[in-house]
Amino acid sequence: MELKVCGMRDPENIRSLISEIEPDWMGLIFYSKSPRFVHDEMAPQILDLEVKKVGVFVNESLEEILRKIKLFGLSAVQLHGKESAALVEELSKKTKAEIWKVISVKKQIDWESLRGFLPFVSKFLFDTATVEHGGSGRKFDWTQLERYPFDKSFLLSGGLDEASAEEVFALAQKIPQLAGVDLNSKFEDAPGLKNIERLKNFKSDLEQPRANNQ
Ligand SMILES: O=C(O)c1ccccc1N[C@@H]1O[C@H](COP(=O)(O)O)[C@@H](O)[C@H]1O
Repeated sequence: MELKVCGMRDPENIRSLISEIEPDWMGLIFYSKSPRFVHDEMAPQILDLEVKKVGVFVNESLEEILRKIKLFGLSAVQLHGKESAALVEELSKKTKAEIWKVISVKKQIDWESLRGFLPFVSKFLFDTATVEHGGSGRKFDWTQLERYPFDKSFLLSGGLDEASAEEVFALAQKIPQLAGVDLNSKFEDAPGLKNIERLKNFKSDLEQPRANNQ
């Protein structure tokens, strides 16, 4: 399974994450109201890191997303607001970066509302709908994902914690499109500062859930 660790911004913590966890993706939050917001001034320290970077945006303009892709060397963008399929289509014509559309889950997922994004996105990412847009630490009802009707792969997000690995593993046996997980606030000692030991535990539980629980 793919592992994304999001909300990184402390240089030493980033170094530890890359060397000790080797995540597939590292997320940078470009939403100014977030306590994990990454300023442009950090770009020189982040640009050449040996990890694929995902920029997280909330209702941002096309121009600003394209500017950040270049400035931070982003391999993917995660659109975490109410971005339209038209904006996503336009963006897909102007960048080679992967585009991930976040589906914020309230109660019942309206699967048809995802269809317009399908030609333009590499993945969907499911998160819990909240006023903060993301980083809430809250889970939604994951059993809904068992009715996911598309071939497109997706990531699971929203309040995953150390205890979630076994449940995620079981879900992935039922849903082949579940490509990975996104870890954030439940692995923090402070906003933007990840606890590397807790991440290690999760990673090893995800890789060998049964062996660890015997
Ligand atoms: O982390 C944030 O502060 C944030 C702010 C605005 C949009 C997205 C944000 N983070 C994303 O939220 C989800 C879930 O995080 P959590 O596990 O519930 O803390 C994750 O995809 C982050 O990329």
